[in-house]
Amino acid sequence: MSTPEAAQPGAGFRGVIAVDGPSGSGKSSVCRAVARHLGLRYLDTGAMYRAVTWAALDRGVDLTDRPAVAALCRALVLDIATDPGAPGIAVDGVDVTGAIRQSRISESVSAVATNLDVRADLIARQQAILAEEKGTGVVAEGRDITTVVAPEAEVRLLLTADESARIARRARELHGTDDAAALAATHAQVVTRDARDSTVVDFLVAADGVVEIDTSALTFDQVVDAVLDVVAETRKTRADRTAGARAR
Ligand SMILES: Nc1ncnc2c1ncn2[C@@H]1O[C@H](COP(=O)(O)OP(=O)(O)OP(=O)(O)O)[C@@H](O)[C@H]1O
Ligand SMILES: Nc1ccn([C@H]2C[C@H](O)[C@@H](COP(=O)(O)O)O2)c(=O)n1
Repeated sequence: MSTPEAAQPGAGFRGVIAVDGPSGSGKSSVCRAVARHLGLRYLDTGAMYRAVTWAALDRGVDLTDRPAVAALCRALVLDIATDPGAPGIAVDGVDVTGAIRQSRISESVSAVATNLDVRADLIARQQAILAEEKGTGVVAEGRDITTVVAPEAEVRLLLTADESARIARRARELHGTDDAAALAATHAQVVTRDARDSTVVDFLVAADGVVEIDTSALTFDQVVDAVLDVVAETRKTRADRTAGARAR
């Protein structure tokens, strides 16, 4: 898509676009693209849970020791970049952007994401980042953005996709193929992680006022366009409301 920013549906949006959804639904890739198209910032909240997991493993903190992991989390300096063209994260000055994508982190991160004291700390940090970035406009994605982190966001979306579509996408990403062996190797990573994560947050059912986009049968570009259309529609509804209020 090479439409100039000003001509995009949704161009000129300011505020928060909140996006949730299960693993492999396309949140990260779609949100980065939407942010780039609209000239907005991008917040990957999953990267923050991954960074805390990296730090706990690096320092030998037992992930089942919830108070210890929460204490570690509270003490960490997390620097997360919100440029959609160059997302990155550092823990106490160490760049962990690549390290947090390792499978050892993906396999362990749910133990950290289901620690409610860690969640309280990271949610507060995420809300502070959104408060700073919303003047420019920001797309934030995760599991609890529409419901907990930014329930007042101007645009709230749930990206979903059939389990089989999500597993196939992840298999192609990790193994370059979605043959039977790759699907089998990927299954647990998607399904087990979602099952664990959904014990503390609901990212499978759209909350009131949240627009659901089922991406199962859509190409990547179609999903990006669908999100941009929702943003444009929201802007139009708000503008109409403001005009109506002025006329009264
Ligand atoms: N509509 C689509 N059709 C096909 N592939 C897609 C689509 N959307 C995203 N993808 C691809 O699927 C893979 C998973 O997407 P992505 O990482 O954005 O998902 P996610 O929801 O952020 O997952 P997680 O929460 O586990 O990080 C990526 O390789 C991405 O390029
Ligand atoms: N707002 C969020 C964001 C992420 N998580 C959990 C879910 C995952 O297990 C983990 C990493 O997320 P990913 O990078 O795969 O999107 O963090 C969460 O609970 N809440």
